[in-house]
Amino acid sequence: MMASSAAPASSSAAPACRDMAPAGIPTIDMSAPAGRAELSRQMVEAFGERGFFKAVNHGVPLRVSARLDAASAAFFARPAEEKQRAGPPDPLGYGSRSIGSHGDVGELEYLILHTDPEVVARKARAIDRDDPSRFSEAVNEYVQAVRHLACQILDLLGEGLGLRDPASLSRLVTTTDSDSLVRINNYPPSATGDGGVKAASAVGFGEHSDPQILSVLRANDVDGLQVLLPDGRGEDAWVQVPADPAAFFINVGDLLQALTNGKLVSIRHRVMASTSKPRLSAIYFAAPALHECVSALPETVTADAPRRYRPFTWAEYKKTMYTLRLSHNRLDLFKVVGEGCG
Ligand SMILES: C=C1C[C@]23C[C@@]1(O)CC[C@H]2[C@@]12CC[C@H](O)[C@@](C)(C(=O)O1)[C@H]2[C@@H]3C(=O)O
Ligand SMILES: O=C(O)CCC(=O)C(=O)O
Ligand SMILES: [Fe+2]
Repeated sequence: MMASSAAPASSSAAPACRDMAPAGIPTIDMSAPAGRAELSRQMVEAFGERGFFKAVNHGVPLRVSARLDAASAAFFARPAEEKQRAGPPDPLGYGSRSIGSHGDVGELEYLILHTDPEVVARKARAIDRDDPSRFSEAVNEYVQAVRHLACQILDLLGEGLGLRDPASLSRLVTTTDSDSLVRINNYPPSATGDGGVKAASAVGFGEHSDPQILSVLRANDVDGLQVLLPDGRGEDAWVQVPADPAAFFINVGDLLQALTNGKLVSIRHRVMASTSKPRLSAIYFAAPALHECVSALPETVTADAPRRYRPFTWAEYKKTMYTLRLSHNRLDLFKVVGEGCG
C-alpha cells in the first residue's frame, strides 16, 4: 500500500513548485497485513523511489515516546544559562541556533547525544541535575525501542534486496560499538513580537541529507518537515510532510545509499519554522561502528550498475562531513575513482 497525500510546499530558495503535481508520501503499515514479502517489497520501492516512508502500526509504545517528549520539554523549558551547561555541541551536547561549525543556523535549539547508555548517563548529569536518571532512563528506553524498529526495517530491506545474508544491514547497527546518535530538536514558535507569526520562510533546519544508515524521526503535532521529491516533470519540489505524532518517518541516509550502490536514495529534507506552537522532534540516527568499512553490497553491483562509490570507513566519512556545510552533497566526494579503504 502506498498512499499519496501531500501538497507541494510554497516557500523556498529551492525549485518553484506551485503548479506541479503533488508527489506522494509513501505510507507503510508495519503490521504487514499483506505479509512479510509484500512489506519488504514496499520498503525497497519507497526507499528506491523516494528515500523515505511514513511507518504506521510500528510497535513503538506511545508511552515510550511520551516519556521522552516530557523529559525533553522539561529540559527545554529551563532557563538558558542552565541549558548551556549541557553544551556546547562539540559536536554532541546542547546547542542553540548554530548547526555544525561552518556557519549554518536555524530557528531551533537541540540536544545531540550518543546512544551508548554510559554516555547518556554522563550527559544527563548536566541535563537534569535534580534527577539525572529521570532523563537518561527516558532516552535509553526510547533508543531501545527505535533501534528495534530500525533493525526490523533493515532486515526487511535485506530480504527485499535479495541479500545472501539479509541480517547484514541490521548487524551494522546492533554492534556494541555502534556510533548511533539521538537528536532532540525544539523549534520555538516564530513570534513576530506583535502577536503574529513570522513569514513561512523561516528556516528551522536547513536542507540536507542525513549522513548515517537510517534515520527514524518522530515529532509532535506541529508541521514543518519537508522533503525534496521528483515532481514527475524532471524537476524536484519541496513537499510538506503533514505532522503525525502517532507515526515515524524513516529516511535513507548517505551510508545506505553507498551500501546499496545508489539503489536506495538518501533523501534531502529540511524543516521550515512558521508555527504558533513549538515543534518537538526526536531523530534516531542508526550508524555503524567508526571502524566499519562501508562498501557496496555485492548483490547491488552488476555489469549494468558498476560500483558508484569507493569503499570508506564511517570514521573517514564523519571526518569529512564535519568539515562541510549542512547542505553539502558529501557522498559525491566518494564517487568511485579507485578501490580500498583509507
Ligand atoms: C553542518 C553540520 C551539522 C551536522 C554535521 C555537519 O557538518 C554536516 C552534517 C550535519 C548533520 C545532519 C544530520 C544530523 O542532524 C547530524 C547530527 C549529523 O549527523 O549530520 C548533523 C550534524 C550536527 O548537527 O552536528
Ligand atoms: O527536526 C526535524 O523534524 C528534522 C531535523 C533533521 O532533519 C535532523 O536533525 O537531521
Ligand atoms: Fe535530517
